[in-house]
Amino acid sequence: MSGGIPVSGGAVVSRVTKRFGRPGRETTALDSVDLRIAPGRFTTVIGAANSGKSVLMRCLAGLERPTSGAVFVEGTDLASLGELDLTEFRRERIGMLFQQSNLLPELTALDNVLLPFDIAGTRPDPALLEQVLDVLAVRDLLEQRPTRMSPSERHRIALARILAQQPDIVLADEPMKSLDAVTARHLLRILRRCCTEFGRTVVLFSADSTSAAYSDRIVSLKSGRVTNDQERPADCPCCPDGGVPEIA
Ligand SMILES: Nc1ncnc2c1ncn2[C@@H]1O[C@H](COP(=O)(O)OP(=O)(O)OP(=O)(O)O)[C@@H](O)[C@H]1O
Repeated sequence: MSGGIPVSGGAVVSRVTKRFGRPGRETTALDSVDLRIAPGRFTTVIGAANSGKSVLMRCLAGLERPTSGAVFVEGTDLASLGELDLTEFRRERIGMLFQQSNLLPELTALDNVLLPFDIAGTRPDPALLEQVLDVLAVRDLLEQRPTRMSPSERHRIALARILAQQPDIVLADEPMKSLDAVTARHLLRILRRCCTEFGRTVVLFSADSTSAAYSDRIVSLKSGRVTNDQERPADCPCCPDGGVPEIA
């Protein structure tokens, strides 16, 4: 318990308000947001432009400090960490996927995957790395450089790098935005598998409501407020078996 909030795995956003700008001329990006993100589940936060998705993701990643309220990730109050500890915590516990896959163009795909380990002087778990490479179907790409890959391939390599590090939570900020519809669905299925096959907590931030079909829970954000919060219905018409839609 912390301040009356039961905190365990996953993430808790408690009455988080984030304002930017000078007093009197402020923008309220998040307005008293309360959210509990259960571990090992796929949550999608849906909202139009400027609804606060990126700011919420940045608060969850500890990249932005809330004006008020608290964020807990895996039981840790991010406000209790100084900048260095926060950077360390983020590196060890949080994986982040963006629209740009942020791979180094001068390195091969494999070297990009191994880069965080090289920096830390460690190695990935070999069995896990093999599984990640198989599930993401990236074995044929390992010797290629990111500049020769499609956006979808770059995303898969970025996700392989994330999963190999075994983060507790994966935050994805509209990674499908620059992809065509078929490739976007493929990436969504892979994000889904991050939950089901690797047990990760996944939070996707998206303006596109079709991505909701892949998640367990859909949280709607409007003008910095949570306006709706629902579990995916068990009788979802696109997933009769309770699984994910069988689209390519
Ligand atoms: N660093 C900042 N300084 C000032 N205002 C900001 C800053 N970051 C975000 N905002 C404002 O906060 C609000 C929410 O922004 P945010 O980027 O979270 O929206 P979003 O839902 O991610 O939108 P989009 O889908 O267009 O990326 C917007 O009004 C935005 O202008």
